[in-house]
Amino acid sequence: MKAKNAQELLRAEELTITFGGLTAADHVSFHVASGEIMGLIGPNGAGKTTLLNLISGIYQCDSGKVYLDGRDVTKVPSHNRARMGLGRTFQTPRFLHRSSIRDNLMLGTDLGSQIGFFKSFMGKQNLEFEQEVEELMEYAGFAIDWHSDINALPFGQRKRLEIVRSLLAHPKVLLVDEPAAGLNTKELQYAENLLRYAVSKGIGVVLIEHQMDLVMNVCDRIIVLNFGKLIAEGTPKEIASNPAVIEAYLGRKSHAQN
Ligand SMILES: Nc1ncnc2c1ncn2[C@@H]1O[C@H](COP(=O)(O)OP(=O)(O)OP(=O)(O)O)[C@@H](O)[C@H]1O
Repeated sequence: MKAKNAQELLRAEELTITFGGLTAADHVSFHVASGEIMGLIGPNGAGKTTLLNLISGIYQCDSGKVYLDGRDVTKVPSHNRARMGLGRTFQTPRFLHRSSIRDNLMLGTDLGSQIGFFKSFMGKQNLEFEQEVEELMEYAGFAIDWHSDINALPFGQRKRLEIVRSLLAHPKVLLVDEPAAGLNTKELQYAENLLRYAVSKGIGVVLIEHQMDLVMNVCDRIIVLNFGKLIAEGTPKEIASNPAVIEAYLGRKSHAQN
């Protein structure tokens, strides 16, 4: 959980992007501190993934600013934002196919220094790396067969493995897109373990999730999007009883009515 006066790691200021006539992010501002999990929720199509794409640099905003650990990264390409400490997982896990689990995990190591991958191949860092993987695998709830093909893993394990890989890069901020989708109750617990592990390392987490039990359980703070606009911000308890949020989920108006 967030410590008092925790350092701010991510700040979005007035982020805006338009696709044709659709404003998918409309002057959205928020911040995330070290050791904090901020939930990002909203109905389907509200603009949640778009916002993650703007923060990670996959999309360039029309206007607004993104600050990572105090540095303006608005114009920095996504691969450089990753090296600067911005981690990301996707709704559908992205791995190198026809490669082993080990190779896929190594791809995530030490993006910051850019030498971890090569050092690992040279055997200098193996012990440290394998200890860390082992610890993370325990949190993730499965034993690893290093050399099996990544495609041999069921979807639920690949989802958790993607979080493990992101954590191996030692990010400052981790953007997690729907980690619970398709997971059973036990797998959900392991996903939660991994998020709590991230927090224990001081990582600031942005969590997109439709599984409300997980969101209400782990988030320190939640922001809510609807039609690209931030409509509410507060603790899980405040959000659960916020009339605008209830209206957004239950009585979805069309753009034309707004
Ligand atoms: N590259 C794009 N080109 C055109 N429209 C896009 C693009 N990316 C997103 N959109 C549109 O922006 C809106 C927000 O989409 P987004 O995927 O961010 O929503 P979401 O809140 O993540 O939805 P879900 O919960 O269903 O994943 C949608 O109307 C979507 O069709």
